[in-house]
Amino acid sequence: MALPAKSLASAAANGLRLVSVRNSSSQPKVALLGASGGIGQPLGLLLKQDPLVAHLALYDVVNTPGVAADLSHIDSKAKVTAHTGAAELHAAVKDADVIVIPAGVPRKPGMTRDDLFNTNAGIVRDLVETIAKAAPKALIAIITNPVNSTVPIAAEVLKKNGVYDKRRLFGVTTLDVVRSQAFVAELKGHDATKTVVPVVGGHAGITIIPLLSQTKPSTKFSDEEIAKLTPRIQDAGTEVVNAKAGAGSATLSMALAGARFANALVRGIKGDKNVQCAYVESDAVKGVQYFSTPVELGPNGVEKILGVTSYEQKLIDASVAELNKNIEKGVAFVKGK
Ligand SMILES: NC(=O)c1ccc[n+]([C@@H]2O[C@H](COP(=O)([O-])OP(=O)(O)OC[C@H]3O[C@@H](n4cnc5c(N)ncnc54)[C@H](O)[C@@H]3O)[C@@H](O)[C@H]2O)c1
Ligand SMILES: O=C(O)C[C@H](O)C(=O)O
Repeated sequence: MALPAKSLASAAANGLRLVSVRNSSSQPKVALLGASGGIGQPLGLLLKQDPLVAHLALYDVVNTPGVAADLSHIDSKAKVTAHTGAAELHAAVKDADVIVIPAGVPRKPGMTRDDLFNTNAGIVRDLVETIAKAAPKALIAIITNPVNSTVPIAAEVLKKNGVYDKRRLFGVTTLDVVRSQAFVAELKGHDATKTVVPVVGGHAGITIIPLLSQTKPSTKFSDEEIAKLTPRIQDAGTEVVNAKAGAGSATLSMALAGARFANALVRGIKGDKNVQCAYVESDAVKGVQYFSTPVELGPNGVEKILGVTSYEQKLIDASVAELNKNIEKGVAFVKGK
C-alpha cells in the first residue's frame, strides 16, 4: 500500500524511518535480480518495453551499469536504474512491487536441475534475506533452478523474518505452459497464440504435468500422441541444454515466459485479475505443500487457487513423492538440518 505524499512528509518530519513502503499500483516498480545474465538481459529488454512498468531496477553482481545504460536508451516508459553487488541490493528491491529472480547458474549437458542446488540455494537464500527486510510486501517470482526447491527456500527465509505471505511467492513455471502451447499448436495445426494448455505440478522431469485433456480449443489426442508429447514437454529444458552444448539453458523463451508472468503479476496488482499457472504453496493436491496449478492473480498476488481435476491423475500421483523430496531438501537447507 502506498502512503500519500503528505503522510510520507509528516512521518519523515517526525523522524520516523520508513522501511518498506510499496509504490502505488499506478507506478509499479519491478526489480530484476540476475539482470546481466542469459535470461536477465532479454527479460530486462521485455520488461523495459512493458507499458505497465514505471521503474525497472536491474541488479546483478557484475555488468549491471552496461546493461542498464543500454536499456535506458530505449524510448519506452520505464525508468531504468542499475545496482551492482550486495551493498546495492537493498536499494534495488526497496519499494518494489514485483521482484523477478533469474540469478544463479544454469545447467550443462548431463546435469539435472537438482545438480544446481548447491550453488543456487545459497544465492536465493541471500537475495530473499534482503528482500524480507527491504520489500516484505513485494510479489516474488523465482526463476532460479531447481524451482521445486528454491521456492521452499525462499518461503523459509521469509518465515524466519516473520514476513511470509504464501500469496506473494511464486515459482515461475510459465515456460512449461509456453512450450506445451507451442508443441500442441505445431502438432495439431492450431494458432499457437490461441492455444491454451495448463501445466501443473512442479518444474523438473516427471513433476512437469501438461494437462493435455484440458487443451483449448478442445483437442483430441491419440494415446500415441500423448505418449510422445508428455515426455517431450517434460524434457524440453534438456532439449535446449543439449542443443546449446555447454553454453547454458533456455534464455530467450524463458525471458518471454518471465516477462509474461511479471506482466500478469503487475496486472493483478492493478486490479486486472487474471489466471496463470504457478508453483505456489497450495492445498490443491493432498500430501504435498507446494504445487503448480492455475491460480487467480490479483492485488495481493494469489487471490484464489484453482484446483486440478484431470484425466492426468496418475501423473499427478507420481509427481508427489519427487516434489516432496525437492521441497524437504529446500526446507532443510534453510533450517540447517
Ligand atoms: N524456471 C524456469 O523455467 C527456468 C528456465 C530457464 C532457466 N532457469 C534458471 O535460471 C537461472 C539463470 O539462468 P541464466 O541462463 O540466466 O544463467 P546465466 O549464468 O546466464 O545468468 C545468471 C546471472 O545471475 C548472476 N548472479 C549470480 N549470482 C548472483 C547473485 N548472488 N546475485 C545476483 N545475480 C547473481 C550472474 O552474474 C549472471 O548474470 C538458472 O538457475 C537456470 O537454471 C529457469
Ligand atoms: O532446463 C533447464 O535447466 C532450464 C529450465 O528449467 C528449462 O526448463 O528450460
